[in-house]
Amino acid sequence: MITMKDIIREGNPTLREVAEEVVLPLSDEDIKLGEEMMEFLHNSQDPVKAEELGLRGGVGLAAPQLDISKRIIAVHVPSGDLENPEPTLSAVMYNPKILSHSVQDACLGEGEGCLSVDREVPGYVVRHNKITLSYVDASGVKQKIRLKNYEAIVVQHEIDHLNGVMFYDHINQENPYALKDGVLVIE
Ligand SMILES: Cc1nc(NNC(=O)[C@H](CC2CCCC2)CN(O)CO)c(F)c(N2CCN3CCOC[C@@H]3C2)n1
Ligand code: NI
Repeated sequence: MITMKDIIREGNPTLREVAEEVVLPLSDEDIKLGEEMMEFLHNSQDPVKAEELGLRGGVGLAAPQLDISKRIIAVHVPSGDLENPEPTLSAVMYNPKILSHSVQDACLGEGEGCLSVDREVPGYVVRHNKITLSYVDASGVKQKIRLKNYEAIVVQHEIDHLNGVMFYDHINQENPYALKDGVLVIE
């Protein structure tokens, strides 16, 4: 089971590598890894388990954060309203690829954090508001989906990890809260 000790922190060169595409058909090893990544996200969002296991909350995780330089990400984004426990997006994605994106940009009003970064880095992380994404799912089926707002932000943060990019690389050094006209701030 994945816990915080398995997550590498900034300074580890793997976080700055471009990860390798996963070989298809998916190996049992890569399928198992995806399941473990998703299990980590579930545990991290369960107050009892997170406390027990000392997990930081997470809505996404990328294989390079486990020192595995493969193009695998897991995302588990809860809907937010407690009545509807259905997550808005829950998937393990192999070889995810952004096919196209909106001109419209967006950022999280709260900024971003990262399980591989043990410090606060304030500032807006400006990303695409909408993306069209292809990936291979855990059954080996090629998927093509469109995401927007919060879900799109999470997936872009994870795909960045596959390309050796950290969220703070996007923050304006002069003025971390500088915003061009028209950037959607997602609260
Ligand atoms: C936004 C948020 N980021 C949390 N952490 N950071 C992460 O997930 C990093 C990835 C996210 C950082 C910004 C975009 C992607 C992990 N990353 O480094 C992987 O590359 C959260 F934990 C969190 N939530 C809201 C939902 N809540 C449901 C109940 O359980 C607690 C959970 C907390 N929202
Ligand atoms: Ni991260």
